[in-house]
Amino acid sequence: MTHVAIVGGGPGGYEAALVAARLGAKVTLVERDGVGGSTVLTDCVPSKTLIATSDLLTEVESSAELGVEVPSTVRADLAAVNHRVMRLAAAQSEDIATRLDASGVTVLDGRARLVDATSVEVTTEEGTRVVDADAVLLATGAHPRVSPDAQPDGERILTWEQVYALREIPRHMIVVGSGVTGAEFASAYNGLGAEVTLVSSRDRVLPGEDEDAAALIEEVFTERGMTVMGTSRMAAVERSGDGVVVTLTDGRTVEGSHCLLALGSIPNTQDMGLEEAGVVLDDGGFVRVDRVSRTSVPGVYAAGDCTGVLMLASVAAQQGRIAMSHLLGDAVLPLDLQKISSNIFTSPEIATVGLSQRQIDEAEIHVESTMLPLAANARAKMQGVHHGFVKLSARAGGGGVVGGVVVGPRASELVHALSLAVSTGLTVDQVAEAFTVYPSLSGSVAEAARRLHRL
Ligand SMILES: Cc1cc2nc3c(=O)[nH]c(=O)nc-3n(C[C@H](O)[C@H](O)[C@H](O)COP(=O)(O)OP(=O)(O)OC[C@H]3O[C@@H](n4cnc5c(N)ncnc54)[C@H](O)[C@@H]3O)c2cc1C
Ligand SMILES: NC(=O)c1ccc[n+]([C@@H]2O[C@H](COP(=O)([O-])OP(=O)(O)OC[C@H]3O[C@@H](n4cnc5c(N)ncnc54)[C@H](O)[C@@H]3O)[C@@H](O)[C@H]2O)c1
Repeated sequence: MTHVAIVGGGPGGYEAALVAARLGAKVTLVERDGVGGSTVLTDCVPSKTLIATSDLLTEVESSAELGVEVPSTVRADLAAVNHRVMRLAAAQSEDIATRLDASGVTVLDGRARLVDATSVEVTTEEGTRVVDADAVLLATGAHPRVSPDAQPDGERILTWEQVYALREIPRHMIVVGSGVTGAEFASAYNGLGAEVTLVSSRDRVLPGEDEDAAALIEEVFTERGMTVMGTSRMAAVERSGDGVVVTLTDGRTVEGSHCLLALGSIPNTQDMGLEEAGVVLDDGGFVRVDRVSRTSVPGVYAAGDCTGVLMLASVAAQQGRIAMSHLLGDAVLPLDLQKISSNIFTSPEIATVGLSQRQIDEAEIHVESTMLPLAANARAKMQGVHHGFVKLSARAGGGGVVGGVVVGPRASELVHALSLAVSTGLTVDQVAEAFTVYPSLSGSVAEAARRLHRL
């Protein structure tokens, strides 16, 4: 029986463990903080739970337009919200532990180091021992980047892992970094009623994302009272009395009650014996992998954020599953980054699938695109939805759908139709012909497809 040792219990690790066990392998998974990993304990699950409350408040605030009288005292009790956040995260971790246990996976609570291609050294409370295996999967994730001049103290200067200790809505939250993490938290605290300043080092928020979506969300942020500071790079963050002062590289300062650092992530690949064992890392410290998750050392695989391929829980899980299928001789489809869907949980949400405009331009393929504002959609009008659009890209001449962007409420759900189209190669006509409910926001997906119909 093949024995696989997995380091890290996030989606990259635990999904791989479940697949490997199903395929008949003996599996030992080593996790230092709790199964579910950062995804469940500090990143994805907690942030989306917080955002669920923020979204509800945002909806309530705009309900006057729909004829609802709302008392002026509707507010979130952040202590209760964060208690729920942590309870849900712990429950999710326990669910995963139960599934691993039921699948026969051995979970060791400890820290692992790679010794060589077939063994890992595990340090637990009981001591240190070596686990011998036939293959190893590294799924160690990443941790928040901080700066020497902006040290988190867990009270006022915070990483995204520390915000759930807050008991009261911050008076003025300064979010530094306008990538996906920064934009999501800025949107969440704005919805929860905090004054929010978003410090963006680039000339626009969400620099890596669809330009039209980023422009729209910046407009919404500003409309909702957020201060968005473009081309503003943080140099230092300091405590000052009951608050914080953020100093920018051009000397300007911003004062607030709290500061959230959303400066990106650093892979957990240091002090793990990787380079000594011959595992090649790139300049950023990420493990180099191919499309079936192999590293430079035969028998050593890697999945998830430690590879830096695309930092998404869904991608981590897929890389982990692919690694185990490859190792254990099951059919393998290499990772296809051209079909991935993802969602930014701002209000409104931004969901994307398939090729981005930049990828289309770089690949020099002949693609036609159309963008349809949701404001013209009957259901959107009924629901008081003013911001959003559906963008569809397809091969020229009414060909296969290659990409899409949906901005709107629950875009994460709406985008699935486009994801099916991209992954199965549906043409615009096939998308247009599928019935949609009237009235529905998904009607705009079909309408966008109709606009790309060619005789
Ligand atoms: C705020 C935030 C929100 C996010 N929201 C989303 C979202 O909505 N959707 C989405 O798809 N993605 C989201 N992401 C990205 C997602 O969280 C990551 O892509 C995902 O966590 C990667 O999973 P992983 O298995 O690679 O690593 P992780 O989930 O980080 O798990 C790695 C585990 O390895 C353990 N570990 C590390 N080193 C060792 C060692 N030496 N020994 C033992 N154990 C070790 C760590 O303790 C950790 O538990 C979000 C990220 C952030 C920061
Ligand atoms: N909903 C989701 O799926 C979700 C949510 C959060 C994160 N993620 C994933 O995690 C990954 C990382 O995203 P992220 O936003 O944490 O990191 P990021 O690296 O994408 O963004 C960090 C931003 O901080 C800026 N920055 C760095 N130093 C700065 C400074 N001194 N002053 C001002 N700005 C500064 C950078 O220019 C960058 O724009 C992404 O791949 C993302 O997709 C996904």
